[in-house]
Amino acid sequence: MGKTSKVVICGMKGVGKTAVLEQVIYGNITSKSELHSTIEDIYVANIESDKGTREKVRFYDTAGLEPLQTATASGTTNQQLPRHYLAIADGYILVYDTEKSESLDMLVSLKKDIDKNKDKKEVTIIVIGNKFKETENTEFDSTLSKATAWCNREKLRHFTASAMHRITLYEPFVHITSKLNPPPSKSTFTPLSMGRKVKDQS
Ligand SMILES: Nc1nc2c(ncn2[C@@H]2O[C@H](COP(=O)(O)OP(=O)(O)OP(=O)(O)O)[C@@H](O)[C@H]2O)c(=O)[nH]1
Repeated sequence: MGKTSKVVICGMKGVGKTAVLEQVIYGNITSKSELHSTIEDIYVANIESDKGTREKVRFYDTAGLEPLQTATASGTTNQQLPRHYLAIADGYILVYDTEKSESLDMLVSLKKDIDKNKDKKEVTIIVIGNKFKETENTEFDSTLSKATAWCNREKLRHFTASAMHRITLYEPFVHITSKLNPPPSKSTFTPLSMGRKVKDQS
């Protein structure tokens, strides 16, 4: 049996994490879909990598994080990714809403938390800007350009997508699947050839 990669999908509350996952896996999300806040859900999908191999990925849809001010005011505590995800994740999909700059700020601290806790483990992180509205909007533009600049600095792949358009989600999901399942590297081992012992003639 092949390996199953574990990918944690996280970000601020209500940015569309569940919609993104449901859409890419089942294609059943429309603008009329009413989704409830997630506590935790697990999805298992077979995704074709860019090398054409089918790879099994287990996605952990996490409870949305609350911005610090809201969390303090409401007395809730989920401002941090629960610790057990840090131990199991091979990869992360960080989602923000391109209309909400605070959802991007939350990813900045989330990424620091992941880096601090990943120990020596290699993890693949990608960022998806979920474009809630189709309309042009200056706040959206500035959040998006802040996000791409941050991703460049952090060497993270950034994707702009929409949970309402399944086709826009394929690229990020194929990308992370391919990164987590690189083709086996060619061996540098040179087979021993049968050699003849050359007698020293001198
Ligand atoms: N119009 C529009 N609505 C969206 C989009 N993405 C999500 N929604 C809606 O926004 C609401 C919240 O989406 P969810 O996918 O539940 O968000 P979430 O990040 O999983 O939320 P939590 O589990 O509370 O953290 C749902 O009613 C979705 O249908 C989008 O791209 N466009």
